[in-house]
Amino acid sequence: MPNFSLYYVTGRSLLPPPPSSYTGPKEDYYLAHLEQALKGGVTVVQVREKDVDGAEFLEVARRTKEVCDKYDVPLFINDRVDVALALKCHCHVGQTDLPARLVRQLLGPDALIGVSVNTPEEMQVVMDEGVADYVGVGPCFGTQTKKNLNPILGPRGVRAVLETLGESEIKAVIIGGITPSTIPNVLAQTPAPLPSGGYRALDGLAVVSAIAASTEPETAARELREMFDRKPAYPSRLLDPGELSADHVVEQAVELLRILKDGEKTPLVHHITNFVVMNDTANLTLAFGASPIMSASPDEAPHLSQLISCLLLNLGTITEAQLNAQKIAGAAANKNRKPVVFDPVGVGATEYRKKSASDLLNTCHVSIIKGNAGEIGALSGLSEVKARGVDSVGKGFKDPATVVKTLAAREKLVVAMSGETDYISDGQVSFTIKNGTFWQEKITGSGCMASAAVALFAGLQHESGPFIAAIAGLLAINVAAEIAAARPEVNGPNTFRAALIDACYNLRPEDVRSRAKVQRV
Ligand SMILES: Cc1ncc(COP(=O)(O)OP(=O)(O)O)c(N)n1
Ligand SMILES: Cc1ncsc1CCOP(=O)(O)O
Repeated sequence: MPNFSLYYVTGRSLLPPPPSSYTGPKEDYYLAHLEQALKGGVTVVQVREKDVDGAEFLEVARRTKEVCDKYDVPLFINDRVDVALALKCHCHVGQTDLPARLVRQLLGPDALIGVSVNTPEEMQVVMDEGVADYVGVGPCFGTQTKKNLNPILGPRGVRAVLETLGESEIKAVIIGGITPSTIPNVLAQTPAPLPSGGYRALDGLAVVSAIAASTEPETAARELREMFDRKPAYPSRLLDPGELSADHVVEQAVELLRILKDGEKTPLVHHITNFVVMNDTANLTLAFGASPIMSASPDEAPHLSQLISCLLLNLGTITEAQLNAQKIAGAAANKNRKPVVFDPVGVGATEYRKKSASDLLNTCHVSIIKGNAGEIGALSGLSEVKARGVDSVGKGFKDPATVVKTLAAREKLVVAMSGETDYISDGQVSFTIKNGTFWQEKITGSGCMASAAVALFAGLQHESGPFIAAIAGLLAINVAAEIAAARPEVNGPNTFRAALIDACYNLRPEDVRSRAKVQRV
């Protein structure tokens, strides 16, 4: 079976004009361009020629095969089984082309056959048929390269297809809008959890324009290949689960607070947040020793992303314009390998918020989701806990630890659920925090402040990873809240709010160590 890591689907119409250094015949530039892409690391090629006659198709395919043979790279023919047969090539067919079973009869047992798949149901049919060697799953994102893209799957839709594929030996490549900006999110979000405990991941990336339209195909191919081969940027946890005792976790949280309070690091946190909490979360960030920058401009997000330590996205007063800014900032943060914290405020309240959250999670990879029980329930697709507006109502989940762990494993990130007891999981291990005070429920935005605390700890980008950062952020704000509540001047929500910021400012690592009520569950 070939290595499917970088699958180049050709598109002659997308080629840029030949550079001045190219001296060969203009019509052959396609082959020179292809050869550069092969040098850059393309592992599989497909000739995809729309709107050309059979004779021209055959000639392009024949010459393409000569170049691919030189690099020992397998060649697939798109749609045209006759051309594949004539040239002894492999073949890729879509859902409306000749059925894979017939293609197999025509090409024989040695040819490789690929089939396009758009849904888990189509995936199941391909598996039941047992003819295809690989599937092209997509379109993942919108693209100019193909007409009639319906539906666009997003990385999470691709994950649903991979979930059906499970441990099957059929290979899977993703296609549609795969570029250096979308790849980090694609690689982070698509692996599907398997019942056996592992993950089913993609076997490769299939691209058309990312190489075909490039003036430097070798560099473009090399970048795509390296991105596919590289491991995720920000691992969720570095410790072995067995090592993670509550004492261990508290000590790590204490160490992170020490780094902040000693001024060893001053994380710059970019907040794209709601206007209700903006002042409080900015002050809280400063009080802990980090720096906030509040900006909802899509124009400055890519530049900002190079400077910041963490991005915090909050759905509280989301609008189309703000969602657009959050998507641009999220994708830029992924590209620059900066952690992203997401607070899905009120996601259960309306369809619009649900769609916005899903849009965002499809556009960028988030390291930590911090929400209340209503929000975590809505993201998990559960109705056991209801939301009223942005608040969670009722007694909570019967088994909150499992809810949080399941969502974390599915989304491959850290989930932190705040409430009277906080639950934090990375999908493998889970902890509770029982610190805090009832006053936190009496002020608006205490959940958003907790997310801001999580974001500034994540901004330390400490080797202990986002799991410990999430625990440290919740622990720090809850211990600060307990200290604030005990202040003699606190006699209502407003005095508590002011005292909380002061307590964050004065919080000492030893306060966290002596007051922490953390348990592994
Ligand atoms: C690797 C790969 N995956 C999917 C496709 C799409 O094929 P199809 O659905 O037949 O659409 P057209 O390419 O014919 O427009 C592909 N070509 N390659
Ligand atoms: C052939 C095909 N099938 C699904 S999307 C697509 C086009 C992908 O093109 P690009 O890589 O330029 O987005």
